[in-house]
Amino acid sequence: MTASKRIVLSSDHAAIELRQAVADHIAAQGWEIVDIGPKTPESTHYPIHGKAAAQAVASGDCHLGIVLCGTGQGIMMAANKVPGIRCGVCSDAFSARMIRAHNNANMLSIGARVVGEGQALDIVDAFLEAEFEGGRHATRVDMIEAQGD
Ligand SMILES: O=C[C@H](O)[C@H](O)[C@H](O)COP(=O)(O)O
Repeated sequence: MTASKRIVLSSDHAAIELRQAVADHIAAQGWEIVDIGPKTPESTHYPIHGKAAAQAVASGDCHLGIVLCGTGQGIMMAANKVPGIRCGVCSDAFSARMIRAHNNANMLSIGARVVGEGQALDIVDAFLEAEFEGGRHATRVDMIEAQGD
């Protein structure tokens, strides 16, 4: 298994079931899943889980990350505080494809209280199948990174 097929997953309590569905779906595609929990549905705090998943990507341990919470917004905000992380919330497949193709996103966030399972899996597929286009988009992503954290 190459490093490029390794993906970290995390969520808060609001997205435990959808996170499992995502894990099953992408494991079947050959991805190595690093699921860092939480495993039980007790109320927890999304900043903890967003930061932990983002650190797994930023460190190079995982090539990509997918995080989930109720709206996808809070855990995305936490992930984006980690230097080197570009995480976007998506509720549609077009946006999920574009955050990789144009923004070179290395993390995807999904709201389990926003989209159903079928839509979420379409979003995940679009994100994973897309490739960064580089060129003018690389110039712009470099500008984001140059802004610092
Ligand atoms: O952005 C935050 C997420 O949507 C959380 O999943 C949400 O705020 C959790 O709410 P509650 O504690 O009411 O389940």
